[in-house]
Amino acid sequence: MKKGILLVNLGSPDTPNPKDVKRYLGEFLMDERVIDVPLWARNLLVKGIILNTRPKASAKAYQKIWWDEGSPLIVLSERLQEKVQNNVDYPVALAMRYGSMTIKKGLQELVDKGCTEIKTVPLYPQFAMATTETIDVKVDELVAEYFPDIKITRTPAFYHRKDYISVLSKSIAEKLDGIDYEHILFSYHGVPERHIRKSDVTNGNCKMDGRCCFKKGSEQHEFCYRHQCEITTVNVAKALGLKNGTYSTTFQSRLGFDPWLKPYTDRTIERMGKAGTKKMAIVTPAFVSDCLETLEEIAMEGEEIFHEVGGKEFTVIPCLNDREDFAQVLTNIIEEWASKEKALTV
Ligand SMILES: C=CC1=C(C)c2cc3[nH]c(cc4nc(cc5[nH]c(cc1n2)c(C)c5CCC(=O)O)C(CCC(=O)O)=C4C)c(C)c3C=C
Ligand SMILES: [Fe+2]
Ligand SMILES: [Fe+2]
Repeated sequence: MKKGILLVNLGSPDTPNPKDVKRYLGEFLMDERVIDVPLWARNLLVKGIILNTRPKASAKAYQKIWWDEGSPLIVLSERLQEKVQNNVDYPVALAMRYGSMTIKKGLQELVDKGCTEIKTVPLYPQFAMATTETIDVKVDELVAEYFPDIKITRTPAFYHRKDYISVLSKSIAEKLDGIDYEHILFSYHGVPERHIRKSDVTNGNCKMDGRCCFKKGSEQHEFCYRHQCEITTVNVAKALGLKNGTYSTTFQSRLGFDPWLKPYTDRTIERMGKAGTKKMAIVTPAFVSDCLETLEEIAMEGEEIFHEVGGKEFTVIPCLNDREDFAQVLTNIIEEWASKEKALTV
């Protein structure tokens, strides 16, 4: 049995042009785990409305953050892959859930190198139906259809690993060294509340208001995105010794008219600025790689909102990207799996 690793991130359009953005958004938003309504309604919403209105505006936003080498999310994921590859003896491939760098190509690359046992590593610290689950399901479908002899091992969310929390905390401390700030916002990508209810394995325990998310000691949170975001914040705050009231958790990037997880990041920035906060720092732990949602929505739009309401200093903490110590966290996850598998076969 030869082992291989497949890192999987979200994906980006091939170019920031409206045509490519439209194709990418079409694939992304027609995923039943992203816009989770019946097919007829998804067709109407995505093909009938969103794809006729959004691609132009999204393309403009992508053009603002695009690099000479390509999409920041893809370039940064490739750099991370290279660093993980330098740390381990198994082949490490990279794929995207949407767009041209497909999971099928990533699996094929590993199979061509002789791998028969593949660990998939979604590049998401917190579980969500729209991220980790859609990757896991896609991998299962592809394996059943094209690679029936391959053994796949999934990787659960890693938000509560000590090494991850330590690296995330260090990255924040490094950026804020010498910077004066009054409040740190932990802004996570939002999801519709309905997604949380669908992933709730406790028969309606999840109340969406934080009561369930802080209950201790149960497996019930294995699939609760909200809990995993809240706990990421709590653990980092503990590691950094942040005082109560100097940090908070919010959710960004909502789409459509359904209720999404609250509080919303943009409204919180506005409210805090209006209430007199002058110096704010913001970190985005649901994103491993800087991307449209961090470089444009937070670093550009978020800063603009803050300044409009009287805020002065808005410090954006970069994602973990291709930090050597973050590559080491992924290496630890891989090595733990490899040694467990070895013990099982001895
Ligand atoms: C119903 C819509 C969406 C859900 C649910 C959703 C969840 C979700 N997304 C990420 C990570 C990323 N999303 C990104 C972009 C993006 N997301 C949506 C919609 C939903 N996301 C849209 C329409 C877009 C495209 C941009 C736009 O038009 O505004 C990105 C950036 C991609 C890039 O190329 O840079 C990331 C990353 C998570 C983690 C998540 C649930 C937890
Ligand atoms: Fe998204
Ligand atoms: Fe919960």
